[in-house]
Amino acid sequence: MEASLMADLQRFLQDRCLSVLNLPQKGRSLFTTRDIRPGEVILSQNPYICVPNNTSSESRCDGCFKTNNLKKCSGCQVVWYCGSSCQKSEWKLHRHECKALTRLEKEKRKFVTPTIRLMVKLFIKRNLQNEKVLLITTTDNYSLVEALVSHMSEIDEQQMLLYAQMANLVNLILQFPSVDLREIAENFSKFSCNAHSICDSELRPQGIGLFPLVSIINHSCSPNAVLVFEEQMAVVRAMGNISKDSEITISYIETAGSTLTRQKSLKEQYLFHCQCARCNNVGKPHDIEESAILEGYRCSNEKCTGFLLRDPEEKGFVCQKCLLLRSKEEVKKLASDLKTVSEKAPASPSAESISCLFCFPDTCIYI
Ligand SMILES: C[S@@+](CC[C@H](N)C(=O)[O-])C[C@H]1O[C@@H](n2cnc3c(N)ncnc32)[C@H](O)[C@@H]1O
Repeated sequence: MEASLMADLQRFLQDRCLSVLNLPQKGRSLFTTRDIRPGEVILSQNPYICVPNNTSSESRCDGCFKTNNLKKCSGCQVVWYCGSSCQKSEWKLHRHECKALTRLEKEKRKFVTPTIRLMVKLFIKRNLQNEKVLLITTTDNYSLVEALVSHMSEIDEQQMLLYAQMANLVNLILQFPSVDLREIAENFSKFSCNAHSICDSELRPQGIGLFPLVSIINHSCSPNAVLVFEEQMAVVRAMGNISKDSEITISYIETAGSTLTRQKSLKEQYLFHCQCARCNNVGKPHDIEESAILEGYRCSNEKCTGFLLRDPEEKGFVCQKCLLLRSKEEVKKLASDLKTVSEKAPASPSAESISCLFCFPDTCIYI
């Protein structure tokens, strides 16, 4: 990051009584330099870029993510707007994206997923800021994206192949001679551990966005802060009293899972082994009891009153009383039957509304 931008960022954070430290185990970490009271806003940020979660069955306005009175962009036929106000506010960026999408064969446009669009918009915004068409500010600049962790060296071959294919599509859409395939692939890897699902007040995902300042905040399974969204703005609020010089943490995943389930999700998605206070209790009576409440499937032996927990060797789920193993397939079937029942219940929240940001269907067995 440029020295002057870095100095601006330090000042910006200092004004909000925050500072960034580099911890050996965690990398950049956000600390508070004051006492914070429950509910206080610690940090807020508008997205550097964001896109709605459009699917074949539901579309949202590109400006405000609303679903009413939508009209398709007559140019690209991909993006929707609820009216001229949203269309105008997005036009500086969309006119370039529109041109690029229009060039793309109609058949290939169905592969333009929200993640692909997020990447296309990222490079268009970077170029427009470089060309001074869009303003660069302390908290809204590509240098902050460059500083995000990517874990490129730890990604397996299969994942890398997927990123390479996605990078090829982005390259085909953009046709920017200055953009290199490796940088696009690395940015996909950054999205994977830094992008956020933008949710409404009932935690229903509406879109995805990149909030590079909020992305400095590390994870804890017993966090002291929570990330919520006010429309598209990310707002980090204190969940309790936070004392001066503490690290600010949020949870990246659904915290209502057993320690093994949480650790598996964090390792797969964010490539780290969580050593928070809650995870350090793994295997202790309190942890086993808590995990049982959260994920306690019944033992298949009807006479046994034990509960099942994930077997650390991944074979399935083991009864904590009689040690009987129930296979993964059997537990998955149970979970899916439960899901069907809960989805049929009209007033219950949908599974999607309570799932983690980047839900892994085979690990998220909480319904
Ligand atoms: C959104 S970034 C958080 C900021 C990051 N520390 C940095 O240097 O930019 C997520 C990454 O931070 C690291 N991280 C977050 N929480 C952690 C934790 N509790 N323990 C170890 N590493 C953590 C992991 O590498 C993870 O993939």
